[in-house]
Amino acid sequence: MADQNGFPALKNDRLLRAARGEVVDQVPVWVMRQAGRYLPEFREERAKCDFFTMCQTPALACKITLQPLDRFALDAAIIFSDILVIPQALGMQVEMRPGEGPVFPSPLSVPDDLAKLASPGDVCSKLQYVFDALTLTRKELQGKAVLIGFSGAPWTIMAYMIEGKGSKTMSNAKRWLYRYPEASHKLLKIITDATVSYLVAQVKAGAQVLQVFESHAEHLGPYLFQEFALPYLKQICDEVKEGVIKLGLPDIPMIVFPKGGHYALKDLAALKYEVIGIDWTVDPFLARQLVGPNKTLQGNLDPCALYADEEYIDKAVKEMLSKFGVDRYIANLGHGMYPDMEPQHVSTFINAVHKYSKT
Ligand SMILES: Cc1c2[nH]c(c1CCC(=O)O)Cc1[nH]c(c(CCC(=O)O)c1C)Cc1[nH]c(c(CCC(=O)O)c1C)Cc1[nH]c(c(C)c1CCC(=O)O)C2
Repeated sequence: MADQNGFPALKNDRLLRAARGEVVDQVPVWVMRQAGRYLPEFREERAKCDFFTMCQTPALACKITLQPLDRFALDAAIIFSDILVIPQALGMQVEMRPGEGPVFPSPLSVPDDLAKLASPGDVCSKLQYVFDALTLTRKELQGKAVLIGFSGAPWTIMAYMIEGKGSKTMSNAKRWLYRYPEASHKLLKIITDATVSYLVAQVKAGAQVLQVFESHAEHLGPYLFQEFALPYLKQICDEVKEGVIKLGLPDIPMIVFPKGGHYALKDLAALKYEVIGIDWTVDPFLARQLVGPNKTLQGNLDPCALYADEEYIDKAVKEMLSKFGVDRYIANLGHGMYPDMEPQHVSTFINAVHKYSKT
């Protein structure tokens, strides 16, 4: 049986239900970086191929997206790609160096560099491979789990475009905020406009949920966040929802994940994102108090808890569920997994969520 868009009918809508605040039979669970180097079957593919070539090859991106679903009872798949495909589509070169992570050989250095960027209106024509991967994966999933599309949030993407690689302090990117506030807003607007059309096109291609990663929220603090992050996160949510409706597609849940952004939870709760992801440094009771009863929370086991033995993981999940409760909750880690983690421990995590949350 196919749905009205020709995709296989959804047999597991737990995550959609939880996002909308509806009753679920079990708490839905997925894991950030669930497709990645901790899986030997991923490493086997990665050994043969450059990271971005993998992203750009829909059949391969689909295969990798589905690898963790073959092993674990996950309630969602997240499309195999990267947040840095947006800077690439804006004309910047990005390399993924093993052991080092992403590197931009020529990062933005001064406001005049903005003139070198492509128009945000052109990004979707360069990202057809992501849309093709989503459409193929949605079909191959056979409705077993929902398919999550994603993007980086504008500040997080801006930080990479200026730093050119990971940074402990983000001082180059923050220098722009203090020294070139106008150019910073110009850049954030370019990224926002590109991201809005990119996310709408992801929904058109088959994404059933969208997550926006504000992975570098911790560097901003409440004042910079108010000025340089919140307005753009709002614009993305408002305009993506509007764009999806304009295309005659059903409204889909959106998740915002402000890593290190505990100070922003109350402000984020005023936006239209249905789900707010929290990292492991935030107490679930405090998060609930800050976001109120009408948002779904996602998170937040310390990823490093997966280094513990299985008995500990089982207990930690039980405790986590007792704090979040089973309503308006999606279980996850508080950030992505690391390459040296054991697949068996991911299985323990996922099974414990389902075991302790059966209603
Ligand atoms: C900041 C960020 C990036 N990319 C992403 C974020 C936001 C999430 C977060 O905060 O971690 C998002 C991302 N990156 C990747 C996914 C795929 C889906 C999934 O989560 O399973 C997703 C959702 C694959 C990936 N992205 C990357 C890998 C490993 C690359 C490799 O194989 O060499 C994978 C599987 C590389 C990457 N990509 C990025 C970094 C900093 C790195 C290096 C760090 C690392 O190696 O884990 C940028």
